[in-house]
Amino acid sequence: MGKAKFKPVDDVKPEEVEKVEEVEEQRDAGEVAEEEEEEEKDKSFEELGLDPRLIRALSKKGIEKPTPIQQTAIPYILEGKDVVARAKTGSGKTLAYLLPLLQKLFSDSGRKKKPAPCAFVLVPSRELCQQVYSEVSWLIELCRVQLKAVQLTSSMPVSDMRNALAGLPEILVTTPACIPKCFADGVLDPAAISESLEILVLDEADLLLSYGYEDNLRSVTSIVPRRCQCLLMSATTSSDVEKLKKLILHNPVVLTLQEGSDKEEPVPSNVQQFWISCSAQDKLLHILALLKLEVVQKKVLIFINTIDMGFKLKLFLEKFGIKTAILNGELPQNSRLHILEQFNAGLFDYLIATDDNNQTKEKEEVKGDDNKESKKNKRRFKPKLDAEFGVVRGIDFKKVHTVINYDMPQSVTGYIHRIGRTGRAYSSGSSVSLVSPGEMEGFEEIKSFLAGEEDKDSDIITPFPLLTENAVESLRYRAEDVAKSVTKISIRESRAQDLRNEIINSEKLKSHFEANPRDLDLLKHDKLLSKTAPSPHLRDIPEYLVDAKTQEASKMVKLARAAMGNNRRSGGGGNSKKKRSRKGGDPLKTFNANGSKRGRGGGGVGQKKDGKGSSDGLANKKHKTV
Ligand SMILES: Nc1ncnc2c1ncn2[C@@H]1O[C@H](COP(=O)(O)OP(=O)(O)OP(=O)(O)O)[C@@H](O)[C@H]1O
Repeated sequence: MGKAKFKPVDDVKPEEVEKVEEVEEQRDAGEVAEEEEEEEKDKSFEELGLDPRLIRALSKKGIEKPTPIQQTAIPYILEGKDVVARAKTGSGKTLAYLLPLLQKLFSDSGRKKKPAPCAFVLVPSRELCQQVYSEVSWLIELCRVQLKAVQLTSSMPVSDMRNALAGLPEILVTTPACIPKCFADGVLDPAAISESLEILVLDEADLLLSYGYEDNLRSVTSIVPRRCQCLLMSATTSSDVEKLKKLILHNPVVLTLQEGSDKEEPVPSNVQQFWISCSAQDKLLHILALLKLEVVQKKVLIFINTIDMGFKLKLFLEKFGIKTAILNGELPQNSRLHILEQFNAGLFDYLIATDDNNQTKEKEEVKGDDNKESKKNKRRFKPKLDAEFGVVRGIDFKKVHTVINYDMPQSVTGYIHRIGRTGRAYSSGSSVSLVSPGEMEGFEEIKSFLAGEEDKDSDIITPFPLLTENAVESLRYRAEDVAKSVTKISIRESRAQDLRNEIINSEKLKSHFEANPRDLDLLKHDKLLSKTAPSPHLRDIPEYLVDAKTQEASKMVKLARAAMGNNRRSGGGGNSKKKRSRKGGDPLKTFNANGSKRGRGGGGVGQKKDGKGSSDGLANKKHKTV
């Protein structure tokens, strides 16, 4: 996790500031060895004052040591302070608030039940609702305490909502839109909430307002009692977070990540960021080269900006024998959750996901298309997107090694949230962005944001070193030929077919899977869309087509994967140094096509600044310290 340090900005205790400054001075004077400093800084869950039941539960899940945000936030939350915590994606913010929240409720358990839940966790999407609900549920179960958590989403029938709330749960996980709906349906009573509410958490706060929840949040805040402790968790800062802070919190402690220096880095340092410059038409060719020549580590999450593009990519890759699954906002919720579960369980390696904020663009594209056949299809098939859908936002994808931006995201925040799907907690990862000339301006904006004011020229996103131009060109003929066969009509038809299948599956199988949860494994989501199997000459790329350097890169990636498989330990916890040193096995960090050692901060002599793959650049690839 790097040398993260949290510095409370407001409402700081003087002695703590001193402690921070003391370490800083010693570091400047070179008096503190890095290892020692780490020992001194790190606190255990016991030292944070966490209940032994919670510590045992965490240990059963392989979580032994708090992350920096947990170390800093937990004591403040236990003290009853309002907290604004900003920490990178994947830094463990969920447990940072859930652990103290549960501990506070432990002391109340056994007392008379309140008329409404006393803890609300508000998240921007249904997927996150499910994720936070699962997290809190396993904690409650393993702690064996008499607490009940429920999740509510706007799509639930009123009767289900009533049933869920009938057991007088202490914890409610929901989206801001759902609460006014509950008021309107008479499922929740505002007066009862004012009487009961003790803790309100706004998770992924930077996204709540961008999701259009402002009015919903206002109607919630109007009934939040003054005594209620409010927590605001976020991965980035924005005017939205400030707005929410003012709207809901009282004199909060503001915790902001500082890593190594005063510079704030929103992307975890254990994620290596790369880019490839190519024309929009050549993106299919480049992604084919990345996946087919196996120069990126699996599992891979590929982001595209429209659902149609997702299907185009799926159909294209399928012809080369590369199976992918698709996740988007028009799929039924059951299917989406199931796809996420299967991907996390490792049932398939490639997932193509749409961003949630591209619905408008998608609609515009549908409007602008005057093809007769498409019009016919459109009549039959009206995409209905779920407003509470959120793939990128806060979802804890497990063991994603590579994030590929096939299309560049529309904003810096979008980029940060996408990239944050890898390098979660103590694992490492990498990202590859395919940047066309039309996307260059946005890309430059992202780069300069990540580099920060003082460090404008530093290359945080470096050219991808493991793909030579020759290797890419060797696939051009096949790629262009296959790309032509993926027509607009075939895309529309596949999309409609996939949706129909998922709806049927979702409805038909819902009750079956409730009764037979094990059968879920049988339903694979990365199945083929086209009726014909990929032809052998496309499925297996002959060796003579791939140059020696790319072959070596591919071999290294495979070796690293094998090594990681062998070293895999049980559980996700612990930040032992051994575990961190696994990053050294990632060829994107250590690969050297010429066999010589790479110097630190070499900054790519022979490596084209424009991101175009160059074999010469391999030996001089800038080494990012992790
Ligand atoms: N102390 C810990 N040790 C090891 N793993 C942890 C620890 N705390 C949390 N994790 C794991 O780290 C992963 C990321 O955690 P979490 O989803 O809370 O991150 P986050 O900061 O909320 O990220 P995002 O901003 O992207 O939502 C999860 O799989 C979680 O189980």
